[in-house]
Amino acid sequence: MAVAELSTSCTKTHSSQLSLSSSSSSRFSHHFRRSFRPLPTTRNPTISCSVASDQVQTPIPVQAQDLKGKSECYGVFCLTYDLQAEEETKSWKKLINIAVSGAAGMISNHLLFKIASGEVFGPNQPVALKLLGSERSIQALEGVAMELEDSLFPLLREVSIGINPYEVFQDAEWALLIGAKPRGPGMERADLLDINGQIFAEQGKALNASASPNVKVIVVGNPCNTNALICMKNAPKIPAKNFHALTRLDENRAKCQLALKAGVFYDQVSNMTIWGNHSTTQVPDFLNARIKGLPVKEVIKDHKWLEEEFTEKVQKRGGVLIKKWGRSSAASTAVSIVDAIRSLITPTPEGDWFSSGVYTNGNPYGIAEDIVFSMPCRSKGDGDYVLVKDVIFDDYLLKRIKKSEAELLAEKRCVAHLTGEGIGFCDLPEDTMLPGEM
Ligand SMILES: NC(=O)C1=CN([C@@H]2O[C@H](COP(=O)(O)OP(=O)(O)OC[C@H]3O[C@@H](n4cnc5c(N)ncnc54)[C@H](OP(=O)(O)O)[C@@H]3O)[C@@H](O)[C@H]2O)C=CC1
Ligand SMILES: O=C([O-])CC(=O)C(=O)O
Repeated sequence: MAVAELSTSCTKTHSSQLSLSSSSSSRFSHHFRRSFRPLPTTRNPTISCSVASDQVQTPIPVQAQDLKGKSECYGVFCLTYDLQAEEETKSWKKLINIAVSGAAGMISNHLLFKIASGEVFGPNQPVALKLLGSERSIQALEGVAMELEDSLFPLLREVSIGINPYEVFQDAEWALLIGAKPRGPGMERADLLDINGQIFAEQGKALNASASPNVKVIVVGNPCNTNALICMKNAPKIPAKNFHALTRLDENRAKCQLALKAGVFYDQVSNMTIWGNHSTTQVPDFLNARIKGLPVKEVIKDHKWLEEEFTEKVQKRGGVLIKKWGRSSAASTAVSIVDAIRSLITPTPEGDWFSSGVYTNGNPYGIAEDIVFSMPCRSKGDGDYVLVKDVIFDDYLLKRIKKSEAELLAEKRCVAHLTGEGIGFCDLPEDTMLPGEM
């Protein structure tokens, strides 16, 4: 249903007089109304509308200067109105709140439109997008919100934008943390860990204070494993299991390379684990992966290629792409975020698994505890996961896993000041790269 098709009558009230609660999801489930967030200041009157006449009231759009520390509904998403009769009969689920940081960045520019279209959470799942930007990006964020308005997505029921994570993360059930400072020329990995770590410490605190207690958090901004650890440590109320570092792009890249070498379409490659850090120490596991249900080593006999070329290709794929494109992977990263979410909300196919950077406590592989490490996971589709037990190791795999583990342990020591575990001390084994760096 296009918003413009509605005939609407509106009344203006001041936000202090509104009886609507800030929990839009409960409102939504009761009334099947287009929901809205009341403007939290009395500067602008809030407009509430219901379908009654042929008048349409123009909502007051949020202006950049209004957004100091506030998260506010944007433009048409400030309207509320009754759904048309045929919409009310739809079996839509309860609205879910999805917070996205770095929302004006390149990855988000692909991701937000996929979420709003229903491609991620399904055709019966209305969504509210809560977009986090900064003073630097607020104009661009308004541009993003305008494009979302103009897309007329029926499932997109709310959009709010803001620069204060405590406001933006309010009641979030998913937090997709994409915003981070890119590593510039001459910048040490240690500096990046500190600068971005501070962003994720702050966002962890904000999630702890404001988000839904069972919020699922996917950290994309690099260095994503250690950022996820920092975020988790600053959010003690949220279960540690709910934090993920995105390694799904690496899994997808590895599947593509194996398919290419074996001469099969990539849907024939399964059981692909990425172990470890989203860096050039990551380990794409060709020992446990399968092609057409067979062990990779039975299909690809060139084991030297697997150990040397394949592994390095996956580890450095992002960097090769940057050289071609002049910027890092954005569309394929957005696709992999969609894959990562869908893997948690749909049951994993029998016998298969997916990779995610998750908290190591209690892992069955002997990997050091208290880090975020990419490992093989399965889900029942309830947002949760279990680690896969039946994987095998050989000396090659173990040696590589140890290297990535050592790197993550060193990164953890480096950010001790951000996890509440003392003074940060950086003795990184070598200045390893993000996949996008060469
Ligand atoms: N895990 C993975 O597989 C992958 C991870 N990445 C990582 O995702 C992140 C985002 O990538 P992408 O969307 O392409 O990047 P962009 O540069 O397009 O956007 C990044 C956003 O980060 C925010 N940001 C936060 N702090 C700073 C800062 N100090 N300086 C500059 N920008 C800052 C900016 O938004 P604002 O001003 O609103 O805060 C900016 O819009 C990067 O860290 C990248 O390395 C990329 C590809 C794959
Ligand atoms: O280094 C980057 O920003 C890009 C990245 O993570 C990747 O391509 O895997």
